[in-house]
Amino acid sequence: MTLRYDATGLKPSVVGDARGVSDLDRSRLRPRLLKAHQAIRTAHERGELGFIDCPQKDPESILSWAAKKRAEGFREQVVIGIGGSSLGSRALYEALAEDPHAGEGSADGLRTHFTENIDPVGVARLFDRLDLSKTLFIVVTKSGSTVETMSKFWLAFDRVCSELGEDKARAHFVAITGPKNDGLRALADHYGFDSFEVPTNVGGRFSVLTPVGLVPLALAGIDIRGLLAGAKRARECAALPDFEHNTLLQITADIFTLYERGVDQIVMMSYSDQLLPIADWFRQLWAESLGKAKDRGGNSVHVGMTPIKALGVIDQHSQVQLYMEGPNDKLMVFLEVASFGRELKVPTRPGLPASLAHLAGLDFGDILDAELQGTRRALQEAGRPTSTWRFDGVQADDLGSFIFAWEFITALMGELFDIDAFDQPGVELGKKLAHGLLGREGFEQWAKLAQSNADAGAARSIDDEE
Ligand SMILES: O=P(O)(O)OC[C@H]1O[C@H](O)[C@H](O)[C@@H](O)[C@@H]1O
Repeated sequence: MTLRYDATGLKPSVVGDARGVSDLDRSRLRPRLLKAHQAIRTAHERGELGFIDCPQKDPESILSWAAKKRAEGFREQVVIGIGGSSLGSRALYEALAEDPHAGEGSADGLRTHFTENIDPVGVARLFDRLDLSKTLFIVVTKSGSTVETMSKFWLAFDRVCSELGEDKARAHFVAITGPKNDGLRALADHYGFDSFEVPTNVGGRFSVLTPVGLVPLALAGIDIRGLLAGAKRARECAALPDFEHNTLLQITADIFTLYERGVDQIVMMSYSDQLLPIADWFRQLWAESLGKAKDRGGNSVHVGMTPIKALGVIDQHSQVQLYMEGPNDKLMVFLEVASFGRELKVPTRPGLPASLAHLAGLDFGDILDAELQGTRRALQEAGRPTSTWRFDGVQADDLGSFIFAWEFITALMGELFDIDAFDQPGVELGKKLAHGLLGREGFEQWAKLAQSNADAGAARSIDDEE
């Protein structure tokens, strides 16, 4: 089965195995998809699903604020966030920054670091090498209370205050958080940090096109106008009411049909280093939105498709054996780049043995492309479902389309599963327990958790977990 989607125009430019495509029988799900589409429209009209409005927002005030901030002499920024408050902006920075990990920042674009984990070694390494006088900290948390984010914010604030004094420190912090909370929002008000709002009706993992992503990206000098323009095009495509013209409805029909046939894993395999981190963003979107125990009626359903990240060509030499010959339970989603905009050739210098002589003069981009085509073809021959998202180049515009498209597909999938795609009850429980374990009530909670593990027949003991 071959499905080919064009991320630029979002047109179903189906190539390759047309037999495979018709085999999916898209029209079977047409009525359900149209119903899902209507349900999303109704929820949006009620003021929910604010992610649909994001591409329409005007980025100019963020751009002028960012230009002003850079002119104050900052050269680096550290984005402190996790999950939806980091994965999207990190992916877009990695894809679109000139050379994300090299060189010094400038007044045109700050060098950007993302800190998500709380491994003390990783955090200390990053914080210890910063020139605090030129560093801006962007603290991003919709809830305002995420342990990992807030503990690192406090570390940064303490260090900047100690080095520069509290008065100067305030200019080094920017808060991006919900409109009202007693965590980061309250602190931002208290200390007078510049701040931006995460709209209440936009879920964290759907928020990259709000200030959550736009502010750090604008500071990094990334083309956020292009990003939103691409997202807007995808939004127009998403709004088309008829199934035959709405690529996103068709894509969702294909994925859901495959799911019904036992394909419950989705491998996003990027044939571009620059695009690889977008698979991290996608994994959270897909996993947290669609992995649910209960449907809207409260029935136990345990639905979801496990998202997997893979990199071509590296995973050809690691995972593809399984994808080819293991259980036929994976949809391969290839990310293909038509032009890397950079020529790099295997030298024609004499000396290669005859068996490798054909490599001389080949362009690395062409080799990569041949490897993608070979792998895709081989998987298809083995009857494995594949689809391709083709980017002309790695540009803001196409990435904006890609992001909005997958957000919308996710919402449609939620409707087909008849679940709430915008909550994450399974994560909340762990968060609450972790909070409890870190607080004064910790030992009691710890004991209760251990008891319930034991009641559930879990073989692990407290000692094992320590
Ligand atoms: O933005 P925050 O409130 O800090 O939340 C950060 C992350 O926290 C949790 O893990 C949620 O499951 C995620 O959906 C969220 O993106």
